[in-house]
Amino acid sequence: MIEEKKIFQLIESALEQRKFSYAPYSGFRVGASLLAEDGTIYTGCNIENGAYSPSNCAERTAFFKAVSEGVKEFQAICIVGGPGEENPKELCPPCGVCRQVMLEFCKPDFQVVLAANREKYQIFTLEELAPMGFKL
Ligand SMILES: O=c1ccn([C@H]2C[C@H](O)[C@@H](CO)O2)c(=O)[nH]1
Ligand SMILES: [Zn+2]
Repeated sequence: MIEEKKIFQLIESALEQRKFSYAPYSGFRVGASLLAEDGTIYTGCNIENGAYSPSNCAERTAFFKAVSEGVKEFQAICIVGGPGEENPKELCPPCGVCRQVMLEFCKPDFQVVLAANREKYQIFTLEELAPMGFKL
């Protein structure tokens, strides 16, 4: 389990990162902060595209930034997402594609922090969010 201080740090950086979200089509803005095994935080936002299918989720942006820098061991990810500019009011669970990317790089006890703000958050393991996941 990660300590509460670290959880708050992840929530703050995901909320900051969400400000960079490029979501002119859905208006649904997502930020993610990914905690690597060595303590480094990799952030990501969703990046949409006018042709729709090239769009990328916040979680995958964070994973791909880390992996492209040689980092492949992770402890936790925090996800914040919701419509509009203001801070989200509800929790935003990751889509199936992002869960599959987590399965590729993370162990079953990887922590997924779904947060609206510092007061409202819930922690799941990857195993809870992606039971019986496909792996080669
Ligand atoms: O796990 C998810 C699910 C959706 N989105 C983004 C993609 C799209 O830009 C917007 C609406 O689906 O939310 C994420 O960033 N992460
Ligand atoms: Zn996704």
